[in-house]
Amino acid sequence: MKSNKIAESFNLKASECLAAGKYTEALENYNQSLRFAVNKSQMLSDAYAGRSKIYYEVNQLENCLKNIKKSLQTCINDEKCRKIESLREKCLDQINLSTSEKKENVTSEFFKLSHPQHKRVPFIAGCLEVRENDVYGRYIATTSDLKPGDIVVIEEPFYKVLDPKRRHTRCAICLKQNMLNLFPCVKCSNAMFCSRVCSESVVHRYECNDSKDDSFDKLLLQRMFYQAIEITGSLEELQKLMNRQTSSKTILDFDFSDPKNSMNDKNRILATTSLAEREPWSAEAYAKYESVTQQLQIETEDERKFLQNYLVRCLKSMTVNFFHFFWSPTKIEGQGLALCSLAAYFAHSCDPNVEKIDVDNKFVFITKKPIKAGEQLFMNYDRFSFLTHTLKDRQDYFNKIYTFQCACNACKDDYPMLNKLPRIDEKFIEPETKFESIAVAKLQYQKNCDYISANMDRYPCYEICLLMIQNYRLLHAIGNKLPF
Ligand SMILES: C[S@@+](CC[C@H](N)C(=O)[O-])C[C@H]1O[C@@H](n2cnc3c(N)ncnc32)[C@H](O)[C@@H]1O
Repeated sequence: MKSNKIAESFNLKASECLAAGKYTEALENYNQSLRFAVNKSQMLSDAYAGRSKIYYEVNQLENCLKNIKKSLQTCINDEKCRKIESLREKCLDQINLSTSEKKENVTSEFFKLSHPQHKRVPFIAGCLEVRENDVYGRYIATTSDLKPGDIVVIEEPFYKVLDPKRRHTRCAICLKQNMLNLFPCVKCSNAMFCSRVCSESVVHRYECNDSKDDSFDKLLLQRMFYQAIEITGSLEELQKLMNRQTSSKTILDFDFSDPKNSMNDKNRILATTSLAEREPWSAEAYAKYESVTQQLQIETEDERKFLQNYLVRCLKSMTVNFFHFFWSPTKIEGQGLALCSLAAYFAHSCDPNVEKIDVDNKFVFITKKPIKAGEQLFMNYDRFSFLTHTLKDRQDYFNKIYTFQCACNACKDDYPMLNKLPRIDEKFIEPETKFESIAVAKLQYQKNCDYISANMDRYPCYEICLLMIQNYRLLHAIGNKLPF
């Protein structure tokens, strides 16, 4: 529910943070304030004014002007209006003076596919294939040799929702960070948007409410359903689309090479509905579908049945295929929940050869070790690796949650945890943990990859595992750097 009282308390915190030079915290609090401020109120104007001050401090002058404009739209206090206008003057003066070069866009320069893209699915390397066997079901393999540090998949999950606790930090629709530009939904306090397109999405019209008790996974189920309705146009059209699919197809069976093809989104729906399914973990989970679809008018018994089957299918698929977003390497809890069409085919290993790094609203899959042509690619599910969990804990977990007996090398040979691993290199120097710039961090990352390649015949060993841990942190730092 919108509340200027709540907005004001965030505004006060934000001003303190701004005064102390804590810009990220100030920004989070101004965004919280925007989220709760009553539409067209002075409070809304104050929050935009606060954000414009941060922009001014970090020399993002165009964004400063955008926030000033928003602030003036609802400002009714003369004194405050004068202050904002004076900031605008200062900002315009700076723009006239400024000749600073544009900064390198570190993230998009660095996170690019390392191999020619797939002919039909441009966000993955062309050397990847989905294969199938009795042990893993469908899985991902490579037809070319890969080296540590190769980027093989950059997938924006098709369905994704934000942890309700992070609503002031990212766009509710696309999950892009864009924190300095977020603006609130005018009706509810549950969503902020990064662009007009996202704010006008049909999905949000169904989701727009001030409900506080929705669980994270229910939100994803709801998104899976309403996004499919938005794409097809109606329940009837969704039903027709589902009836059109004759056999189960993976994403690689469709052609996404033309980004303007109007079938792309419909094909993504079809590709995600053919993912593996499992019973949800609790019987109560089924009760969720009843409230998920309550916004929709059901006309016939046939529609009701279709709806029920469709949601049960979504729930079963979500149960086994969902991923969390982790924008920080140290956070224990996921900050977003998502379903992918391709990445869902990665099998688990407690000693994986691929790392998942979350960069803005995409999952980037990067090889950690050399992988030979013909070999399978493995990621790590739910952060259960041999470095952090005992063999028994891992086996119990995967038996219970995914019903498979993990047979990776670390499980077969019971690899020791990090500090008990053999050491191979007396001259090894523990890697630095602080970096003065992204450029230096990138150099360290490359050095680590070279060391891993050169010493892989001695794996598993302490040195390589330590460098892999450092690489994970470095990739996060490079990928998720805040603008200041
Ligand atoms: C996210 S899905 C992966 C794709 C799935 N194999 C398919 O055919 O669609 C997870 C499921 O894959 C299988 N799987 C993943 N890793 C495995 C492993 N290490 N050993 C055995 N089965 C595994 C299990 O059936 C698990 O529930």
